[in-house]
Amino acid sequence: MSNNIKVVCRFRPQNSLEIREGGQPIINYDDNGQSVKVDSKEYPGTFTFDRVFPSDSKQKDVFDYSISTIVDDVINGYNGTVFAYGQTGSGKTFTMMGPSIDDENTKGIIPRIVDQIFASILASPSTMEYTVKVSYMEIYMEKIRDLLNPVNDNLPIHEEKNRGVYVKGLFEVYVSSISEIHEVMRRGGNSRMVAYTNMNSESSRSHSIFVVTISQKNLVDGSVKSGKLYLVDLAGSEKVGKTGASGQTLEEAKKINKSLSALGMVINALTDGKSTHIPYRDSKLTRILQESLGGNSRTTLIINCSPSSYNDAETVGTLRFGTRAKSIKNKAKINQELSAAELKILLKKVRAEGLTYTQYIAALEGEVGIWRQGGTVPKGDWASMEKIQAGGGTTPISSVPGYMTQQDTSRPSTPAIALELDEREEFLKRENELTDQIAEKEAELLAKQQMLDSMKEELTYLKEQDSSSAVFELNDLKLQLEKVSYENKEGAITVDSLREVNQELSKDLEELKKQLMEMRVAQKDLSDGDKEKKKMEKMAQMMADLDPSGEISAKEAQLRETLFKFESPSGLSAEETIAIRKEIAQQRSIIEQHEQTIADLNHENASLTIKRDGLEMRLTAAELEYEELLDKTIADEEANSSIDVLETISELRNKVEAQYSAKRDQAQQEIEQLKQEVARRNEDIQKLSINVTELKRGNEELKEQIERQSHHSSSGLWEGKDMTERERDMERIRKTMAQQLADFDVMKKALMRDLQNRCEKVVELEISLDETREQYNNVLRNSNNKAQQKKMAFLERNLEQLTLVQKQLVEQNSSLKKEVAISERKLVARNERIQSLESLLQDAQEKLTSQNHKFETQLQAVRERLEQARSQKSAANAMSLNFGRIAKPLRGGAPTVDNGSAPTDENYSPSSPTKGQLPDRRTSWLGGWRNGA
Ligand SMILES: Nc1ncnc2c1ncn2[C@@H]1O[C@H](COP(=O)(O)OP(=O)(O)OP(=O)(O)O)[C@@H](O)[C@H]1O
Repeated sequence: MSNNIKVVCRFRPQNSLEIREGGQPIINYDDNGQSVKVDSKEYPGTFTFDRVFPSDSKQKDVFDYSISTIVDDVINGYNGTVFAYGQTGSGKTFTMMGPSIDDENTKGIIPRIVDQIFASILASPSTMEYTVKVSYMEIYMEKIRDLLNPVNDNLPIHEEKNRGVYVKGLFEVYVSSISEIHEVMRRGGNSRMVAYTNMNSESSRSHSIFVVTISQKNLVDGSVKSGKLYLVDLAGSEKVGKTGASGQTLEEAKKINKSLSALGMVINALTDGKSTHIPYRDSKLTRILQESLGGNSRTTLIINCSPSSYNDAETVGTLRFGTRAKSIKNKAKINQELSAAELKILLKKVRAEGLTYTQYIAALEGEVGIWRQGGTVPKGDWASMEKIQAGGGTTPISSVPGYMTQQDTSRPSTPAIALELDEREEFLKRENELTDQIAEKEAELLAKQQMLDSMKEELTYLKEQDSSSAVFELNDLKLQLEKVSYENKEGAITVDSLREVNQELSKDLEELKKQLMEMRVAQKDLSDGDKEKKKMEKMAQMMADLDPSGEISAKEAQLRETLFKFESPSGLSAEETIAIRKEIAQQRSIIEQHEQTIADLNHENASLTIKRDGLEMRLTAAELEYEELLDKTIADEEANSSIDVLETISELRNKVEAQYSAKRDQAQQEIEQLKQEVARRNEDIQKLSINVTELKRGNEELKEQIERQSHHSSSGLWEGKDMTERERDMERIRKTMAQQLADFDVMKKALMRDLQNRCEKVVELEISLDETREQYNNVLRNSNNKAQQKKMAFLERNLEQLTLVQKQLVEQNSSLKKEVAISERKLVARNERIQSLESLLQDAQEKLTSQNHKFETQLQAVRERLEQARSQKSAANAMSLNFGRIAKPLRGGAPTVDNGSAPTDENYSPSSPTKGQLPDRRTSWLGGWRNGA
């Protein structure tokens, strides 16, 4: 029997948001209670349903009209479905479950259904035995989650030939009382996914499905029926802009809208009359509701709407959905297993039917035989089923009430694919296997996702740590910046000091150049003439030293006078002559001594000359050595210019000065030796002068004697001697004397020449010594100058480089200064930012620490509770098994009814036994409270 889906429409009152947004009621209810007119400018329309419930409708009214019959159907073995559809916040949960399941007025459809189920069982005959089991699930983010065992959050959907579509592994609880079923509802309801949205403070983010399976056994004939009731509270369709969904809520909204649109597609396919394929498998929702839509189910759809103009588009959309769904046709059948008597009748009928078919086949074969033999059979004689049946055949077995063929017993499948039975079984088996695999893979995926999430968290944590390490780095950078600016300042100071040193050195260089120029000028002034003049002066001085008072010359004059006297006619006396002779002998010996002295002097002079030559050679060697040393040192210095220049220069200067001082000391010693030699020579000259003085004195004495002799001769010497002899003697003496005088003269001249030569040599030696000294000093100065010049050249090069570097540094410094100024400003800003961030961080860390602490304590508490729960779970499981796992048959409490049909609402009195409890029923099952009473 096909039956349409019952669609009722319920409007809730305008909510505060709609009023706040200026929404106006736009629904006009028809008096017949079935039509509504939407007074919307954009979406006007009139819609008709099985029933329309205005905003002020009571929960009881909705239940009584739309649901109570379904409960009876389920108890009678039909499948039933009630589902609420509508925009988010339109009152689906309010309608299905109600604000409180314990409140008699506000409790929703599901608690009322439960009440009615138990009331019906209570009212049924005692020959009927019932088991009631419930399960509660939600489809969240396109995954089936067991609300009674939320650990199972991705259960697969299976389909089997006899069971139809079912959720594999879903926890099913046997209940024997209303309180037990309420407990199950509460437990499941607490596990539901809800969230705050702009449209609803407790918006369901999942489709919830509460399933009640009622099995009944007729204890008289053994027949068994089972009905399954699906109570579905769909998640609300929503416009994310209105609900303000974001993040997880947005993701949920997307999934919700997707599965609702799949539901819409299924309804479209079922109602357009053209579709050969119904896309049940497009979503978990439509797959589970497969039997409720176009299948074996008595289905009621409650569409929940807002009456406000604020939601007119959504309301009209919902109303259109309801209108379409209204034309869906289901084929609800009783899920029944036949009793033995029924099966016997059925067998009898099957046999009769078999006979009929055999007769029909025989008639057909006879007719075919005639046709094959070329004969003809008139149309009126053609074999037909009707004729056979009219001739006493049985009616077809399919017409037996309650019988379902194998094909019929199977749940609605996708009609487009016509499969052989075996193929279909194979297909379903394979599909189930694949569904299991998908579920496993999804579980794996979820585990991976969780791992990914934890890794992401770790990454975020590490990033946060990185940001804190960035603060450290920033501090490091600040320190480095300070260090760089400090080094920069130091560099600038070094450059300034180098510049000062450079200026000083430049001044020194200028002075040295000046001195050099002066020296060169002075050297030029010391011309040959000056040198000669000096020599002459020295010679004159020396000669004056040798004959300071002109004694030798005087002596010479005296001698000449004496000789003149000899030559004169008066002549000299014999005594005078003897005395003169003696004197002359003495003078000769003195002259010999002088000659000896002069020879000694010559000898010394020669040794002095040799020494001077040696000194000059050593000086030259020293100069060469010095220059080599200097060149080498400067080359080394240039090579090691990276070393601190000033330090190296000062070291070099010290080294060179040390070498020079050693050389100077050596030269000084040699000069001292030379001076000593000169002193010795002066002493000799002094001695010579003394000798000359003695000679002078002797000459004086000789002169006196000659005078005395001349005086004696004038007083009468002539009387005692022979004049001729005397004349001869005198002549001889005169000649001798003349000869001696000539000899003396020659000797004197030679002596004087020799002396002069020697003096010249001495003077030359002295001058040479002076020159040497001067040269030495010059060399020293020049050496110093050269070294200094080289040093200066080196320093100048360094200075140039340094100046260049300094320029670059200055440029860099100025650009750095600019950058530093900018950076400083930025730094100040950043510092402020950092400070504020640090304080924020500090606060956040403190908060985090306290939260962490709280969280840890909470976690600890949760762990403890979890442990407790786990330990209790086994007990609880055992307990829930007590009322959930083990089937508790409930026997009907009403008088036995022959036809076994369910009691009507009229003969049910909910007040008869304790409401919602069936303790007595179990008693009746054990022995029957009615019978026992
Ligand atoms: N008929 C009604 N009378 C009074 N209040 C109602 C009615 N229907 C709904 N409400 C109120 O409107 C709000 C939203 O209702 P409900 O949660 O049932 O909406 P919903 O359709 O289930 O929303 P969602 O799809 O977001 O879960 C609730 O506060 C509920 O109490």
